[in-house]
Amino acid sequence: MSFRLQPAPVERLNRCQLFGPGSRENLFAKMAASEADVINIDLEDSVAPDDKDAARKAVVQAIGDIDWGDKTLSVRINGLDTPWWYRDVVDLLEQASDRLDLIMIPKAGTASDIYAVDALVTAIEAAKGRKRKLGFEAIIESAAGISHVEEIAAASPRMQAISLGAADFAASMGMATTGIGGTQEDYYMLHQGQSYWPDPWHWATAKIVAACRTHGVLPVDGPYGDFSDADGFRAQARRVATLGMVGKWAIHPSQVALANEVFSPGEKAVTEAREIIAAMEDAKKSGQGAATYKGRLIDIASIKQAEVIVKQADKIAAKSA
Ligand SMILES: CC(C)(COP(=O)(O)OP(=O)(O)OC[C@H]1O[C@@H](n2cnc3c(N)ncnc32)[C@H](O)[C@@H]1OP(=O)(O)O)[C@@H](O)C(=O)NCCC(=O)NCCSC(=O)C[C@H](O)C(=O)O
Ligand SMILES: [Mg+2]
Repeated sequence: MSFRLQPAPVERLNRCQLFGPGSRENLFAKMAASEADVINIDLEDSVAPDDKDAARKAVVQAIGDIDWGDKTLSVRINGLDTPWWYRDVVDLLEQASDRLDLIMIPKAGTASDIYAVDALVTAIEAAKGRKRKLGFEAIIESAAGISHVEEIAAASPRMQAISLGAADFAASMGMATTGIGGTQEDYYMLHQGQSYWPDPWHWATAKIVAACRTHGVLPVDGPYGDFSDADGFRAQARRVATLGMVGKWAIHPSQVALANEVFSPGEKAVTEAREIIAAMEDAKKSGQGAATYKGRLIDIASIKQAEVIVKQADKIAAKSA
């Protein structure tokens, strides 16, 4: 480890973030009753311009009225290039109950975007004497966002999570696709007549994970648009979980169980992880820094790898206890 230690992110589950438009009030109770760890009520792109004011009012009311249980409750505000975002922030902080945990800042392009929202939130919190400090999450979904992702992750102590927004990201990058996440038909390698489809989101995912891990922020994968394609969702989720992301958005209730399944380590993985930790404890007692487990090398780093799995399993067990 460097002399600069890697900060730990906030201690909470973030396997699935279920989205719903702020203009569809009838969905709020269904979202609250879901198995998602995080609820994102949207005031941004899923709400038509003419519905913005009514949606904001409904969301402010629902934050206090609905029993959100132990879920992390987040509202996505409008982008900083719109006339709506400041009113979103002002009304949410002046009028909504302090049950609100986070606001999500879309299309973050630089650290200054986070700074601007932080300044406004900090002033309202002080003026209104709000007891709970609001957290932030941001979406990387533009060329500027991915170029500045590390400064965005470091922009405020309020920052808890960063998601990759595949739809706006593809548009901003000029990618030749209308697909939201997953395999892209035209992104393939050809070898001896065989086609192979690599992951076009890989580099952005890895860049977000590195920035987040450097600054103690949770990295999350955004939407998978084709909610009829459970296998495609699962494959996308498994790839990002392997790269270090902690969860994924659901844009339809059918995706919640899939995300929870992928980001909850299975019994076999947890047993192996515990066995690795135990085997290394034995190795350490006999003065060794490396040992053999099921015919393969394990060492001090293996303990840290295994702890990622065990800690996640412990958090899940604590939640269902
Ligand atoms: C995608 C939807 C518009 C589909 O809605 P609908 O046609 O109502 O779906 P179903 O008929 O299949 O619904 C079945 C039942 O589930 C309930 N339902 C539907 N959606 C939700 C939800 N989000 N949360 C909870 N419950 C939900 C229905 O009411 C039905 O219930 P019942 O009748 O009792 O059986 C819709 O799902 C939807 O609006 N999804 C969210 C869209 C959204 O929030 N988009 C923004 C995030 S994605 C994005 O912004 C892109 C990103 O920024 C990027 O750039 O990548
Ligand atoms: Mg978007």
